[in-house]
Amino acid sequence: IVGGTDSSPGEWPWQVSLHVKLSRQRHLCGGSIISNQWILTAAHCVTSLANPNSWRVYAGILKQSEINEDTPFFRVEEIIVHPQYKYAQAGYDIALMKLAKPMNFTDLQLPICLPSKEDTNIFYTDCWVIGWGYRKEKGRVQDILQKAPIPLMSTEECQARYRKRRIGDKVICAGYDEGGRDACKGDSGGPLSCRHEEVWYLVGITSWGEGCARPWQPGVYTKVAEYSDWILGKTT
Ligand SMILES: Cc1c(O)cccc1C(=O)Nc1cccc2ccc(C(=N)N)cc12
Repeated sequence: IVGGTDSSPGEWPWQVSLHVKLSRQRHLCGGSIISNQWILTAAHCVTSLANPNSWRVYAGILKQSEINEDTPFFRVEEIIVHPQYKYAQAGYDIALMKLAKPMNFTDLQLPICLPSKEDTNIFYTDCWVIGWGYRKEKGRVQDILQKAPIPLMSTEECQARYRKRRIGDKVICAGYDEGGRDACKGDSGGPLSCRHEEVWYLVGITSWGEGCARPWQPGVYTKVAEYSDWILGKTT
């Protein structure tokens, strides 16, 4: 996250850190708890490593430094990538991870609500992007979970800023024309969370952007409301 601040313990209980363990272990992406056995993340996070056994899901943590060989994690039983995914800029950047065992919910690990597909006309005004990703383009993974408030943008405004690309209606853009606050590498797969009438909704999944926090280059997020049928079809 560029231009963010430290989160507090339990502030974003649906945020998880997705680690890959090969010879070494490291944080690769964020994800969101949507039920006691399912995590929603970005397809571009998991296509590099489709083997479920290489993944470790850490929930209820604030700092990456809390993670050591004794820290409990969830194993992944199944990874489902959207069948139309090719690469992030082309959309369909969404994937599900089924945990090998259902988690117990606590104050530090709770699910976020999915928007219903009729929600596509709610204009959310209190949205935040979170993650342990880079604070600048040539950066590195951060220790303390960062948060930044980010205003949503209409598809027309977003298309006007990304003239060389096709901005479809299954993505949502968010950012500041002056730049300075945005998600970045390492935040991918994490939630764009919006609070509406006291309830938090998973409005977007951090997907891509030209650089990070550049003026006139907003962040592009998978629009979760457009995938509610797919998600429900795969998880129920
Ligand atoms: C290609 C690249 C890097 O190598 C390092 C840092 C950023 C980039 C980059 O151009 N964009 C990105 C690469 C990977 C994930 C990203 C996630 C969000 C955003 C965003 N701005 N909302 C940009 C990303």
